[in-house]
Amino acid sequence: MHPRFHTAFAGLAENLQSALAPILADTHFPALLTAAQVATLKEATGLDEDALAFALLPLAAACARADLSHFNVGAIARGISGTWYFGGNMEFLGATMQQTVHAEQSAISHAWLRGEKGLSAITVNYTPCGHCRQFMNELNSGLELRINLPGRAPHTLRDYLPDAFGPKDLEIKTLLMDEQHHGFTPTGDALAQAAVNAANASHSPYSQSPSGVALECRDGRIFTGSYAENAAFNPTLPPLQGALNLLSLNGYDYPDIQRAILAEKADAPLIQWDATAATLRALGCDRFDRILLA
Ligand SMILES: O=c1ccn([C@H]2C[C@H](O)[C@@H](CO)O2)c(=O)[nH]1
Ligand SMILES: [Zn+2]
Repeated sequence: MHPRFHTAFAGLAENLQSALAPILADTHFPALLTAAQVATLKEATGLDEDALAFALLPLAAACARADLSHFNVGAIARGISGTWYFGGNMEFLGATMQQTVHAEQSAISHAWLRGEKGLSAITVNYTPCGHCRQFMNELNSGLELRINLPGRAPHTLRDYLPDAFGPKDLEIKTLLMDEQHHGFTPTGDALAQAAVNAANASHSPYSQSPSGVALECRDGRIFTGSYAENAAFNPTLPPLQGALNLLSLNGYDYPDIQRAILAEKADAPLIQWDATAATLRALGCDRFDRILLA
């Protein structure tokens, strides 16, 4: 088991611990539970889905990398496929606050980057901030997304974001988690191809500036992040953040990163290169390249 889970795991009910032990055994547990694993945990604990998600939240919060605040937020996004995706907030020392990933963004982008086509619910250990409510309003689940918070009755995003501003106000019809492909041909080695494929899947309807990042770990594992824009612009998740989030959720650390590639359009109105390079450097990675998509 990855050491980050030790304390949270010890605090779980005994029947949940026994059922989870084999799932968490791998230090690179992918921080998600398949529908079959969720069924096993429900059976072992007698909990319904909402109660089980609350019981698992301390493990999601243990995935946080809150190196500045030490305030660990945890979220679990439930995909329509039945898979559950953990998320934790990420803060990057030596970078800017704007590079922060919120736990809700972490869980949601985790689901999206793993190919999930939509979300049914999200469970969070704190009330989602305004930025996260806005980030959620970009999803194809719209205002019907269920939000479960400790000590409160379940509500929908509609309740938490009244009089919402969103993609519709900018006449955008393709939503986050809708299938997208921007048509760039992957070339080069596996890492380069992964970066182009990530750019192909990006959600960039406001700027038409698709981009993707691929990170290679020293053991050969590759993690990719696709750019996810937001109607209100600022809650946008940059492609590096998506990739770092997956890497961290899978039990890897920044020193494990050996090489990074950003793929973006040469003539795009928005450019990721400088911000990506600055954050990578702050994390101690100085082997990175850029592919210019045409
Ligand atoms: O909805 C929220 C609010 C805050 N945070 C994180 C961001 C930052 O890392 C820390 C302090 O705000 O908590 C979240 O993850 N979600
Ligand atoms: Zn937030």
